[in-house]
Amino acid sequence: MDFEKVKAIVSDIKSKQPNIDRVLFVGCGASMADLYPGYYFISHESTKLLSAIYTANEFNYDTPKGVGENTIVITASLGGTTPESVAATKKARELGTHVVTLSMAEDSPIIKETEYKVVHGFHENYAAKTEKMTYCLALAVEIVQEFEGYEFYDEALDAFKGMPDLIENAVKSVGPMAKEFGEKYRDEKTIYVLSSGASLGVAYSTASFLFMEMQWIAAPTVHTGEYFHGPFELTEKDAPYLLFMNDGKTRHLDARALTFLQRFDAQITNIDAKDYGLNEVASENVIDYFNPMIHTGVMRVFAEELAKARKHPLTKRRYMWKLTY
Ligand SMILES: O=P(O)(O)OC[C@H]1O[C@](O)(CO)[C@@H](O)[C@@H]1O
Repeated sequence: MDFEKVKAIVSDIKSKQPNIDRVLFVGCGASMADLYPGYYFISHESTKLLSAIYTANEFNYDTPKGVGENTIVITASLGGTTPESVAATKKARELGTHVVTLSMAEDSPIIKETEYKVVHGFHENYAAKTEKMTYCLALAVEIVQEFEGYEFYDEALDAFKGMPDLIENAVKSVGPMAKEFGEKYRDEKTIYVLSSGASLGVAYSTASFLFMEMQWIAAPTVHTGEYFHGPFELTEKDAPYLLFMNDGKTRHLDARALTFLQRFDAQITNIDAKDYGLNEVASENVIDYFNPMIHTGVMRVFAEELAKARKHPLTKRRYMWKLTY
């Protein structure tokens, strides 16, 4: 990741508008989910900036009041062509906001509409698959640092540096576990996906895109804090769950759900950030925000093994790219 680029963008925005009062995150599908860590960071670390996340067409059709020259809008689209996200980027600029766009595709329609482009990797390796969300978090960290100061800025920078190797080392070690996951869950019709904190977006992304879109397996997303307020009624022996356990402040919520699941002998796969040494690269002051990257990198291997076990490639679709909708 090119952090100098992130700094240059935020500094340029500040030179044009020193009174930013909100940062909005807009995208569709997995790209919206990848924006979640940035949104979560600002909503927890800023005392001044309002932060919100929208699926693009909600931003387009029910645009929040107060969006204008004091707003930064961060949009994202992996391929850069999703019409709703392209339209949101255009709309955000028409409203006079400062628009930064993350995309893998340099000359894509979304990049043509934006003011500040960030072109990220994806296919190179597993760490690259987390680059979009990492850039989004980096923008959020830099925005808070520039506009009000962030106490743990240097610790965050150290964590950014350590993440790519941590992810690549983690994925090398998970092969057998991922294979076991694929074999165990291959015939499931439903998999419940749980997490909390900054990784809630990873749970949503895994459930909605890796499982529902790419494997056609029903997959409710459940916040581990909310699990006890309804969803736990479905817990029973061998019911299939996937937990993304965080290392950080919300670990207590995840552990509480895990204990209850174990009590009823549910079938649980726990992708625990602690098992991959996240705390070796991220200090306790910033660790919460880096869980999504390790969870995403590791989950990709699990999804690949599930696809293999089910003989259902991750690229297979019934409707997407085939029908007009
Ligand atoms: O990130 P992009 O290119 O805008 O693509 C969004 C599309 O990709 C997915 O995130 C994953 O296929 C879909 O959910 C969504 O429709």
